[in-house]
Amino acid sequence: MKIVVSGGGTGGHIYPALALIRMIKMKHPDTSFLYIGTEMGLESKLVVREGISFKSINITGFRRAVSFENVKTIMRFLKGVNECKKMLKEFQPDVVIGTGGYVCGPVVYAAAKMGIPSIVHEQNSVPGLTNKFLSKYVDKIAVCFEEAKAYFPAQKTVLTGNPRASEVIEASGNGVLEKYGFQSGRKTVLIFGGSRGARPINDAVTDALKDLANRQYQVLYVTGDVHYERVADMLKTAGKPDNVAVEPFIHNMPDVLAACDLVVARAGATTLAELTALGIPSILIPSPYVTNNHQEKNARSLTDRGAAVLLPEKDLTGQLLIKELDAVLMNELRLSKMKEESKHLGIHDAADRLYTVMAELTEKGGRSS
Ligand SMILES: CC(=O)N[C@H]1[C@@H](OP(=O)(O)OP(=O)(O)OC[C@H]2O[C@@H](n3ccc(=O)[nH]c3=O)[C@H](O)[C@@H]2O)O[C@H](CO)[C@@H](O)[C@@H]1O
Repeated sequence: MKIVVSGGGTGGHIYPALALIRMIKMKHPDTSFLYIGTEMGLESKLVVREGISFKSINITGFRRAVSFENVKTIMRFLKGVNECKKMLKEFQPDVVIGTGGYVCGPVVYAAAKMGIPSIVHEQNSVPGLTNKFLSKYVDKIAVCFEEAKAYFPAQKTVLTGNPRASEVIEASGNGVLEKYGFQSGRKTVLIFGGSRGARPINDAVTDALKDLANRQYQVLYVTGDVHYERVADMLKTAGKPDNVAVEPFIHNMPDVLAACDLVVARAGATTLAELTALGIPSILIPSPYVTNNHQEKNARSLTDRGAAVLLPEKDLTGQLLIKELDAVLMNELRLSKMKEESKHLGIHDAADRLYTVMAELTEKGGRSS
């Protein structure tokens, strides 16, 4: 099979695409891929790193407020559709899948208009603008939360889960912690703010550093690439406790996650799919800056079931963070209950389910009834 994949901007849209590609390459080695993204998005780094054939188009996202920029975006969209049609004509894919982010707009729209079977994969509980637009044209919409079904036409929507879940369950945490100078057997918490880091989380952690020094647990703290220098400078003067390791970005996140007892994070959908696949308890600080406050809705699907604790950003301070960390990590019973609830929510065979949707579509030659 020949597959075009598109998804971009942030890790939350790219890692599910990469996980799907890796799984298909392993189980169906005769499949070939073309990934279409933008040069500006994280995908130009992450996809090329994987040795996947990558082409780019120039496209920007819509602004919700009325703006002249939106006129330019429409022009770029139309130009992008033409460029994509050429790429698709040349590559001749059997199916095209978009995993979110505005780059998918022209790619998946062009495919649908050319009669090539097309799918969008929506990771969030509330869909983004691009996927809502594309849902009118595609053959199938794959979702990760039951709640998301309500936003799409029922006859073409299917619950598959997030392929990243299938990938992380294969991971092994063996020997990972030692690389950060940590002791195995000691409780470990991972703190990160989504794929790009989050300044309010960084501020709270740096504020808490001094008090973290006398805790029984160890902390792997990921700042996000763009915030690293500022944090590292601060640490030069303030000092860093021995039980805390600081990194700009983690490239082997599945292995790291598998070694951790608790995660503090934003509530991006792909992060949540990873946590529930591995059954990891979490303290979630949803970003209030996202469309329709969708991260809080993502988070609620875990906190309502006792798999996670919600910590609103407006309340976040170093002191409160430590208080919540202590409350979970120092209570074995609570930790194991959260673990159990988290595991219940994971969809482990997401990548297979998504592949089945693709295979069925190509067998049918496209249009679903
Ligand atoms: C600000 C914004 O619009 N965020 C959106 C974006 O978030 P974002 O890109 O942060 O997405 P997620 O939290 O869903 O996923 C982050 C991904 O990056 C990985 N990771 C993170 C840090 C690191 O050092 N290494 C690493 O590999 C995580 O393991 C995960 O696979 O896409 C998500 C999925 O559509 C949405 O739910 C989020 O609301």
